[in-house]
Amino acid sequence: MSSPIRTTVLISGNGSNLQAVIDQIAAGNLNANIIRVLSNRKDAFGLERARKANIPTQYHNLVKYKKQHPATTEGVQAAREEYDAELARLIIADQPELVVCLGFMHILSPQFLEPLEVANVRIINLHPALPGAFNGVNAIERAHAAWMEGKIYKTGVMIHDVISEVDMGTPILVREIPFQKGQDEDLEAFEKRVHETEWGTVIEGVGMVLKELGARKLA
Ligand SMILES: Nc1nc2c(c(=O)[nH]1)N[C@@H](CN(C=O)c1ccc(C(=O)N[C@@H](CCC(=O)O)C(=O)O)cc1)CN2
Ligand SMILES: NCC(=O)N[C@@H]1O[C@H](COP(=O)([O-])[O-])[C@@H](O)[C@H]1O
Repeated sequence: MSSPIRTTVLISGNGSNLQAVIDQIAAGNLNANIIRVLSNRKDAFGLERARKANIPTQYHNLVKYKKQHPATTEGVQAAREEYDAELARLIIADQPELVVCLGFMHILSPQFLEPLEVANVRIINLHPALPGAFNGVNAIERAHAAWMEGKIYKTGVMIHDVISEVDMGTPILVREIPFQKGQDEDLEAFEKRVHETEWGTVIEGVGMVLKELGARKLA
């Protein structure tokens, strides 16, 4: 087995998927070393989870960059590009082999993606929908609403490669979630089912990528 894969995790919220990965690393089931957890939200509980696990954390927020530019379309674009370029520098400085987005609620621009590609850093993401369905935010709520309207009978979660087009990168692992036929399932109960499916999918999907990167190191 190769040395543990240096991994940076990007979050914005609770960090339950981060916790699932931390726990599996501690149990010796994932060959990774989380070198940093970075959040774009200061109050993300996932930062507390990382601190408890003695993992270095960082807070990197877009507001500081927006304040340095006019509140115009061009100004916001410039702020996002500067933010993303600095995010790339911060991450590359740690020399990761893998970046995992686990609820990171920020669309990454080429100013981030290109430097990481040059540095040969793989980027993957967890998304709570099936490939091509409900891209973007609030996917769980949107899927539940579509089911209530009789438009869909299943949804799912996936781990996918990150490309510029949001949630359209190559799927690595997809887990379908059927809706209970003829049974009303409120959003809260459905969300619980989705999150429970996510935890297992993250562990298996990240494990697949870690094995791939490990094999490449040994080749
Ligand atoms: N270029 C890419 N960036 C990101 C991807 C991706 O596949 N390509 N995956 C996401 C995670 N994500 C869905 O899985 C996602 C996160 C956030 C958004 C979004 O619209 N963000 C808004 C802000 C929303 C908010 O603050 O609540 C924004 O960035 O303006 C869409 C999809 C990680 N990034
Ligand atoms: N588009 C990205 C997206 O919606 N990601 C979602 O954010 C949540 C993070 O939960 P967590 O902070 O408890 O891991 C998860 O449900 C994940 O699928």
